[in-house]
Amino acid sequence: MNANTARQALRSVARASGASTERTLLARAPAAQRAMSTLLANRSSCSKHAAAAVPAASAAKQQLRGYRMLKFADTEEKVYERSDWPVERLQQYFKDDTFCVLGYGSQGYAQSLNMRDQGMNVIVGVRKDGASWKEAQEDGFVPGETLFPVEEAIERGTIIMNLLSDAAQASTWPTISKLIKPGKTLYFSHGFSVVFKEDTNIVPPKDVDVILCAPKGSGRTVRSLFKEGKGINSSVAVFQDVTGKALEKAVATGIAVGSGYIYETTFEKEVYSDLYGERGCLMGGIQGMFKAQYDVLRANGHSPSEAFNETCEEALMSLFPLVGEHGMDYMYKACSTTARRGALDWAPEFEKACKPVFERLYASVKDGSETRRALEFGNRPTYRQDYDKETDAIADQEMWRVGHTVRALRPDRQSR
Ligand SMILES: NC(=O)C1=CN([C@@H]2O[C@H](COP(=O)(O)OP(=O)(O)OC[C@H]3O[C@@H](n4cnc5c(N)ncnc54)[C@H](OP(=O)(O)O)[C@@H]3O)[C@@H](O)[C@H]2O)C=CC1
Ligand SMILES: CC(=O)[C@](C)(O)C(=O)O
Ligand SMILES: [Mg+2]
Ligand SMILES: [Mg+2]
Repeated sequence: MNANTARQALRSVARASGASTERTLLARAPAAQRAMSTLLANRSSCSKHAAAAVPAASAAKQQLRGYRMLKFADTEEKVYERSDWPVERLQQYFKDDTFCVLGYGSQGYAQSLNMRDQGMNVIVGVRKDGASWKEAQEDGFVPGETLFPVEEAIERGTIIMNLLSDAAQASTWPTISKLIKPGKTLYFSHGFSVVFKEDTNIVPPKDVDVILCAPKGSGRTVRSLFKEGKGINSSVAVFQDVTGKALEKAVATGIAVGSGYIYETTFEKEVYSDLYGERGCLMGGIQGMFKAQYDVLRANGHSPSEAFNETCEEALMSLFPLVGEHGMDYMYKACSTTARRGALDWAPEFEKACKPVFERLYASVKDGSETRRALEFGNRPTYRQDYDKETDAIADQEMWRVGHTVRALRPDRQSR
């Protein structure tokens, strides 16, 4: 089957099954899974051709070592790439393993489906009365075959992927820890649970490998990038290596869950940077900055359309994608000389204003305050409703209500 035939097979399975979304389709149809495996196999062999320019001897050495040393600005770092792990190699490597994915939130959903599409043995473990049970079932996990209550799933799995919420990882640990028997591997996508052990009480059994692969993006994009034939960037780390194979297993699992390239870290560095980044530029910081800019425009008599376009829409649809594709300097050069002058002058002002906030934030991550807050909040019986209340309040802000209208006016979404 070549890549085109595979694509056609995917489409015809979609038509035949009447599936409304590819998510449902891929989950339900074994033929589609085979087609996806073929697509991926073809993609890997294409990237091998692309790598043919590398001298044969050094390519062979890289393949043997399984990583490449690359300069990131002036610092050399190891990178692991998907092209070293074609889907056949993954299938061979994990032929005797059963991935037990605990939790079916954003990451559980993405990682389990990406692995299943590549032919891995995947089962899901979630509580029976929760929303996740239903969602996993809708995606084709079958109770008693590939979907189990948490404890039973652990007993059946060899690689135990703890993708419950961080708070639930702590509250369920007393029950599940004794099920993590020798020979199994314990996997996380966050350093949180083991690094902040004073707060979580999670101390893994001494006789199992403990590894991490942390996708650097939302589970939604872990899934969508994989389906587009791209991959999320991820980090890997080893907390405990009893087999001598822990790092290799972490990398292979990282590729299996949908990573494109992987860098190395430690559990500690992962959790510090992750908690810091999401509270800063990735989520909290950008939300605060958008809001401040919008509010000042509105206070000075600008219309909602103007305030939203000059703050969010232009950033997200025009300028930030240029930064993402080609870097900050490119975005500057793509804007007027007038814009360049002002932005170059004001950037240091913003840096100066933000730096102390970032320093305070990093300290609050490192001393465990952020962890304790997440645990306290996440363990409330009403955590879902409580979060919804706060995110609904954001949706209710004028700025984001305006955003709703502006997005609907994008030409590809206009209704008439
Ligand atoms: N979200 C993301 O994109 C990223 C997350 N991570 C990490 O991945 C891990 C999983 O995060 P994420 O996918 O966001 O999941 P969530 O934090 O959204 O947690 C969802 C899962 O936890 C389960 N859960 C919650 N409370 C309990 C409980 N008391 N007992 C049993 N199960 C419970 C839910 O089941 P139910 O439906 O039954 O309530 C659900 O399956 C975390 O370590 C996170 O830090 C890493 C990178 C990115
Ligand atoms: C998506 C991600 O990587 C985050 C923001 O760190 C998270 O959801 O925890
Ligand atoms: Mg993150
Ligand atoms: Mg995070």
